Amino acid sequence: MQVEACGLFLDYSKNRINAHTLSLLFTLAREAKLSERTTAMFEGERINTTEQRAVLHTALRRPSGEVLMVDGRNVIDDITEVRERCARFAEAVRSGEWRGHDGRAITDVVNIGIGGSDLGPAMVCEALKSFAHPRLRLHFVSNVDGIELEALLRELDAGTSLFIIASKTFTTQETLTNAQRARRWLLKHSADETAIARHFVAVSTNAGAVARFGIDPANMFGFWDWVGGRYSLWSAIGLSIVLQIGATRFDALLAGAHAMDTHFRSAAFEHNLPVIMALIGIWNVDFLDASSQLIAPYHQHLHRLPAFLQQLDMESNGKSVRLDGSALTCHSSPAIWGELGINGQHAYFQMLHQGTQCVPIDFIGVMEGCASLAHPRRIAFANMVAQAEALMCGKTAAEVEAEMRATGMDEARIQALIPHRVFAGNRPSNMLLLERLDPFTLGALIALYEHRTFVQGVVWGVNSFDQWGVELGKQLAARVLDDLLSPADLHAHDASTTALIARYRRAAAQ
Ligand SMILES: O=P(O)(O)OC[C@H]1O[C@H](O)[C@H](O)[C@@H](O)[C@@H]1O
Repeated sequence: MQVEACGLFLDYSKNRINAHTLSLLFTLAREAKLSERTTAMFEGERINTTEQRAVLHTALRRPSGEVLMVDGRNVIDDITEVRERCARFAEAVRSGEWRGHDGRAITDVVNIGIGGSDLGPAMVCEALKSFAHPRLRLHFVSNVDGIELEALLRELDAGTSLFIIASKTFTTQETLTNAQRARRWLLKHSADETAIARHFVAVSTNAGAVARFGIDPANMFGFWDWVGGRYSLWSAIGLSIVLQIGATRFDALLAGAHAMDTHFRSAAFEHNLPVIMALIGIWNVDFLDASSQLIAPYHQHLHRLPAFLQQLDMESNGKSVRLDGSALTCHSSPAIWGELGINGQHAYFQMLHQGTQCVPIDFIGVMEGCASLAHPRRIAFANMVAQAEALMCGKTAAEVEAEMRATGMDEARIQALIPHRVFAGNRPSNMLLLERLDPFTLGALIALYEHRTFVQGVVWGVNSFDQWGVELGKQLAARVLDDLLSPADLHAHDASTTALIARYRRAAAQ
């Protein structure tokens, strides 16, 4: 139960499966027409049926020169053109040729975005920190409450700061509010409006809204409606990544993802990394009743990976109706959670070892650096492997009893403690090892999880590419905001909400 591809090695032997379980799961994938659905996605069919869109993040990592026709256009040419513009712009900033309004080179890049326009680039920039340009510091601002942005602006020099306003729709309240605030700050610290062109660029599919905001179309990098927000780091949304690691390394990130795409499309299910991980996930959720899935990376630079995977998986497959609108009769996306495994061990791993619920775990480690005896990464690696071993093997009452007896403990205390110190074991986990944390391998890792999510969506029969579930809260937020600002009730709300609005108004009036 091991499989290897694109610099990634997976040991899935610690799951509660055997060869028979696996063969039934592969049959399930065949019955769900996984191969046909995969071809439909890669070839640009409008598989996002509720939004009538193709789903082509995989096209973003195909080599230039290939042909993929969508609506009569070769989208690979469009992709290559934007990718080259991003590369030229990033090179100008990195070399110091692109200068701020007072003639100095850029030192700080601030990506203002949220959701897919934040999590992917932020996670990748963090993961590839070792490859960062020595002069450029990357910052990511998403929260609309102003605290994050104000604190950052106090540190920044307006003459050497570059803002990337990243928003697919360019209508997102949080992003536009922060962008306006940053714009006012820049104008306060510069001579006139012409400074905007030196310090603001936009990444969006909405050219009209970008122009209305006051960003020169020459400073806008576009993408297309067939790139979902949570799948967009490969597009111009990855501009902050190109700035940090340079275009050549960004190309390596794309190449790693493309290698995983090729593996996913060509390997038999029995040797297919995303297919195996997806089917084991379905086994855990729908047959072992696991309602969550822990992501436990053991490399410091992967600490944003769980947050990225939360959006990828939960926004994609957190659905309760199938493509045809009928109700799902099994569970779909589990809750994805986690942070650095080494920190989790000293916090919530207690529950994983002895709690009442089954929580499957993806342990993610990096081999490079572990080989040296003196290196502290060996300690992290040992802990990761040991946790997986402990979770699977557990510890019996007899072992616990013998251990306590050897310390000379009295019999009554031994008997009282046994049930508290027993580990049931049989707790499932995957062990995913990266040869090294470089752009290529990271690209493959992200694409692996994207396809894992896709396969699960196909088996559940849901549309993994819409996100209607985020709309209602946005609509109501606009109404609540109106009501907070007005002295009278403009809209009807339930009693609880009305009381909260009244409480806010009283506080604001003091
Ligand atoms: O890129 P934007 O249009 O600003 O959208 C940012 C994010 O907000 C939305 O609410 C969606 O749920 C996300 O999928 C999206 O990534």
